[in-house]
Amino acid sequence: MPRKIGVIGMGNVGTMVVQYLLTSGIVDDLVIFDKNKAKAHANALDIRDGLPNLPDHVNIQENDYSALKDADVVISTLGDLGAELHPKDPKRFGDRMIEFPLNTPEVKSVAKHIKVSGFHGILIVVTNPCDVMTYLYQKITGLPKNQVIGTGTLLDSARMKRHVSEAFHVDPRSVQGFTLGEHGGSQFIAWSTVRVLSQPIIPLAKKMHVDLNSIEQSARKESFVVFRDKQCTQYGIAAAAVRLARIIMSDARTEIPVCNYRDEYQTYLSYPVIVGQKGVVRHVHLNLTNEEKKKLTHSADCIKKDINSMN
Ligand SMILES: NC(=O)c1ccc[n+]([C@@H]2O[C@H](COP(=O)([O-])OP(=O)(O)OC[C@H]3O[C@@H](n4cnc5c(N)ncnc54)[C@H](O)[C@@H]3O)[C@@H](O)[C@H]2O)c1
Repeated sequence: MPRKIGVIGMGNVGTMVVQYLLTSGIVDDLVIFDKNKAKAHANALDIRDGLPNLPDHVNIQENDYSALKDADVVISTLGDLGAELHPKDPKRFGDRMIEFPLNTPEVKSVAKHIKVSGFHGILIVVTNPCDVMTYLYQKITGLPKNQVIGTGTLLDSARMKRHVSEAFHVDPRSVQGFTLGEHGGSQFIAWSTVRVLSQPIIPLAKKMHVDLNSIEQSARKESFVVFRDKQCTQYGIAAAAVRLARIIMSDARTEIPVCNYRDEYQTYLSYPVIVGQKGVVRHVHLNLTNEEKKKLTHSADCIKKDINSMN
């Protein structure tokens, strides 16, 4: 069976996701979508122009929802970044909640098409606000909750790992641990989960005079620097989305912090889970501190408030 992936939205993020997929060797059939039909077509032509010089052949289709019937994975990268770049109130520059009222009708419409197509694979949601849009996709497609996953704090956890790696002079892949909660303002680094140099980071940071608060602040601030100075973020999020797709396609059963439905919080939020071909295949339990538990409850409340404001 050819391995099939759909990517919805050919903007900064969607095109970068496509680029990584084309060189990943994990896909045979790629279906791309954009509501701007000319843009979708132009991207399909441009991708085909790349194929003669790429190691793997990939079949390209465009804007055909019926093709998703037998897709393994669909990745939603639709959005309206222009609204974040040019807000009416300049103080709201880069505020992902600006996209909330704009992306809601788009996601509702796309989710209906996905449902009608008979798609029964795993849906990965990048579209912001990520937690709310993940909830909305699941509600409208009617797919089981474990089959609808947001990238959530996978990107934020990567940012944390990079900053920790720079402070301790190690490869970021040698840092373990998680940023939890909302992909938004109430997210937090659960320092009790972070390990580096094979040790829990809190005592190690004390010993080595590394300031964890300033690491957390820099990790937050720098995402806005990227957005301000290049008017989008794309490499980091595309790497996160394609890693998640790869885990699913290869049934890797990897522990990964993504936006998933947690019964105890009655909402989608980011918390590590085991992901495989069927989506979330197992929940895990972290031994968080009381302070971290409070932060996670607060983050869940923020997400639920946004979801309720939509109903
Ligand atoms: N979750 C994360 O960590 C994360 C990180 C970066 C960006 N994002 C989000 O990803 C989304 C995409 O970002 P971007 O920079 O690529 O935006 P962009 O504005 O460059 O591109 C969005 C594309 O989606 C298309 N689109 C909109 N509605 C559509 C629909 N109904 N069907 C098909 N296509 C549709 C637009 O025509 C556009 O080409 C945004 O919501 C952004 O906030 C999320």
